[in-house]
Amino acid sequence: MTKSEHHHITILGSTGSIGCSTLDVVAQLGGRERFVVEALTGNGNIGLLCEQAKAVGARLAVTADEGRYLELKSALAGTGIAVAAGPSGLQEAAARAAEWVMAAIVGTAGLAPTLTAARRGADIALANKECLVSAGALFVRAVAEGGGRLIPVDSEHSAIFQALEDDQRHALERIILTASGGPFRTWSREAMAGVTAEIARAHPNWSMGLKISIGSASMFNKALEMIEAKHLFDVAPEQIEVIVHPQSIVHSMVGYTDGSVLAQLGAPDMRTAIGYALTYPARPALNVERLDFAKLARLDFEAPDEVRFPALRLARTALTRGGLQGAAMNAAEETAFEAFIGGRIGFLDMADIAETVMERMIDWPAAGDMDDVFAGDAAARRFATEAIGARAAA
Ligand SMILES: NC(=O)C1=CN([C@@H]2O[C@H](COP(=O)(O)OP(=O)(O)OC[C@H]3O[C@@H](n4cnc5c(N)ncnc54)[C@H](OP(=O)(O)O)[C@@H]3O)[C@@H](O)[C@H]2O)C=CC1
Ligand SMILES: CC(=O)[C@@H](O)[C@H](O)COP(=O)(O)O
Ligand SMILES: [Mn+2]
Repeated sequence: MTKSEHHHITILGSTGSIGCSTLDVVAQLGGRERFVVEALTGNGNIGLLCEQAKAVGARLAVTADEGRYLELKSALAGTGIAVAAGPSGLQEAAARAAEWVMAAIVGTAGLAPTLTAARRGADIALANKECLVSAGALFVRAVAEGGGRLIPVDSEHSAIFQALEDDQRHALERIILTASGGPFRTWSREAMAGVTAEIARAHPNWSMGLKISIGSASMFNKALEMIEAKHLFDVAPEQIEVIVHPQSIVHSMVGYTDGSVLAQLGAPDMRTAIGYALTYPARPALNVERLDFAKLARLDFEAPDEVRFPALRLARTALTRGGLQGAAMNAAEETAFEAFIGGRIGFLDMADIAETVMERMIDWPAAGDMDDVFAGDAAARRFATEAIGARAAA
C-alpha cells in the first residue's frame, strides 16, 4: 500500500475500545488522505458513532440497535452518510466493498457480520476472539475460502503472529500466552467471592471494554485466548501454555524446537497490534509509548493457579474434548457475565455456570456448519439461564 493509494476499510464495533484505537491508528497513518471508511458500526453510543462517521467521512453508519435507527438517521441528516440499523444493518456494513475489516464487536454478536465480511474475501483483523472460540475451524475455513487473510489483533495472538515466521512453522514447539493475572492475581477465592463488577473491571495494565476487563479478572479472557490460539495457529492443546506476567509487557512468546523462545514486547497499548494488522506485512510508524527498560527494571513470571482461576481448567477441558465445548463455554460465560454485572450471581458463579453448561453439552458433536454453531450457542445460553435461575432461587 503506497501513501497515495486509497485503502477501503470497515470497522465493526467502532465505538468501543478497539474501535476507537483503530480510528486513532487510521488518523495517525493518514486519515482521509489514505483511507476510505466504507462503514462504521456501534450499538448504544449513537453520539460517538455520529461524531466518528462525520470525522472520517464514513459512507455508512450502523447501529446494531434497531430501536435507535431514527435517532441515528436524524443525527446524520444532511451529511450524505447512509444509515442502517439492526442485524440487517450490520450485514450491510459487512457486505460493503472494504478490503480490510476490523472485527471489534464484543461477544458472539460479532460472529454473523464478521463471517459475511470473511466470505466475500475481506482481510479480517480479528479482535473478536469469540468468532474463533465459537466457530473454530469453520470460521478459519470461511476466511480461507473467501480468499482474505486472517490477521490477529488480540495482543497475545498478534505477538505470536509477529514472532512466528511462516518458514519456521515446522520448528514450532509451543505457544506461551502471557496473562496479567488481572486485579485478583494474588487474591484468595474467599476474597473474590464478594467482589462487584466495579471492582472486577479495574484492570491493572490495560484500558478495555467491560466484558474483556471482567474476563481478565476471572481469567476467562485467557481461557478464550487458549482456544483462539489453537484455531489461529493450528496447534495441539498440549502445545499451548499460559504464564502469568503481571506487567503485560511481554505480549506472548513462541518456543521453537531448538530451545529458542521469541517474544514480542511493547507498552500495553492496542494501537501497536492494530497498526500491524492494518499495514501487514509492513510495520507502520506509530506514536505510541516506547519501552524504557531501565525504568521497567524487571519483568516477572509466575505459574497460573487453575484452582483460584478455574476458567483455565475449563479451557483445557474444552480443547481436549472438542465438539461444541468452545461454543458452550463462550456462550455460557457471556450469559453468566450479564448476570454478574446485573448483580444476579457472584463473581465465582461465572465459572460454575460455564462448567455446568459444558457438562450438559458434553455429547454435542462438533459443528458441521454455521447453523450448528448458532444452535449450540443458543442452547448454551438457555442452559446457562436455567443454571443462573436455579442459583438465584437457592
Ligand atoms: N479492548 C481491548 O483492548 C481488547 C479487546 N479485544 C476483543 O475485541 C472485542 C471488542 O472489545 P472492546 O473494544 O473492549 O469492547 P467494547 O465494549 O469497548 O466495544 C464493543 C463494541 O461492540 C458494540 N456492540 C456492543 N453490543 C453489540 C451488539 N449486540 N451488536 C453489535 N455491536 C455491539 C459496541 O457498541 P456501543 O459502544 O455503541 O454500545 C462497541 O462498538 C471483544 O471481542 C474483545 O474480547 C481483544 C483484545 C484487546
Ligand atoms: C489487550 C489484550 O489483548 C487483552 O486480552 C489483555 O491482554 C488482557 O489481559 P489479561 O487477560 O492477560 O489480563
Ligand atoms: Mn488478549
